[in-house]
Amino acid sequence: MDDRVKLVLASGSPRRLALLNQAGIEPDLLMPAEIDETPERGELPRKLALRLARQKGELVARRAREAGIEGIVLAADTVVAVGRRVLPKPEIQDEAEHCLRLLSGRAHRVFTGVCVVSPRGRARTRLVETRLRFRRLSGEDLSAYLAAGEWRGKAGGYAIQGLAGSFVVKLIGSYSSVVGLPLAETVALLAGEGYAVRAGWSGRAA
Ligand SMILES: Cc1cn([C@H]2C[C@H](O)[C@@H](COP(=O)(O)OP(=O)(O)OP(=O)(O)O)O2)c(=O)[nH]c1=O
Repeated sequence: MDDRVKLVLASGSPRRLALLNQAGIEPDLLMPAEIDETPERGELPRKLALRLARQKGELVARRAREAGIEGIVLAADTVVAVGRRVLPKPEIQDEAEHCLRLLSGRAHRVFTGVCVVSPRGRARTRLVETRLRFRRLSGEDLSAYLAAGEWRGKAGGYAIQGLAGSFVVKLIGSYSSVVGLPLAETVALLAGEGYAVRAGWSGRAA
């Protein structure tokens, strides 16, 4: 019988799953949370990332319990901010263009909140802040990036793991956190719950 504690990834983001796999971790179940991510009035970006990560984690932990699944639940939320201003996850090109014009030649921050809920329902969270700077984007950069479509559904209208990697001139913090899941902090949270984070490492040649 498999009595290893199960890991439930409360996310529909393929990036988060790929990052976990990169760290040798294979979730047993994927249960996306799909919550309303609208910021509250005056809510600061760091508070928003933490609140949403916790909300996703607790919602999925409740659903898992109701379905008779006993396991650790992992959730995250990534927020891109210029100052106090939270950038959207654009679904239309105009919105993406607006984000990219704001980010061009400027510094910004990416906050990722991570939440791990234990099988007994105790939630623990971490917040990771990364500071980045983009080079100045020319009109040609903008139109080519917008046409490529990688901005869709990404916080701040870009994906560092794709073409926009070439926009980044400075990054202080965690690259994996910008993509969607800060690996060092996630592994520490999971290990804190007794999850065998290195169980899948043997025999792996990168
Ligand atoms: C800044 C940035 C964000 N993103 C993505 C990661 C997240 O999928 C998304 C931020 O939105 P989130 O609301 O954090 O996540 P999500 O709704 O896509 O997935 P779920 O809630 O089910 O876990 O932006 C990148 O892929 N690369 C980047 O460089």
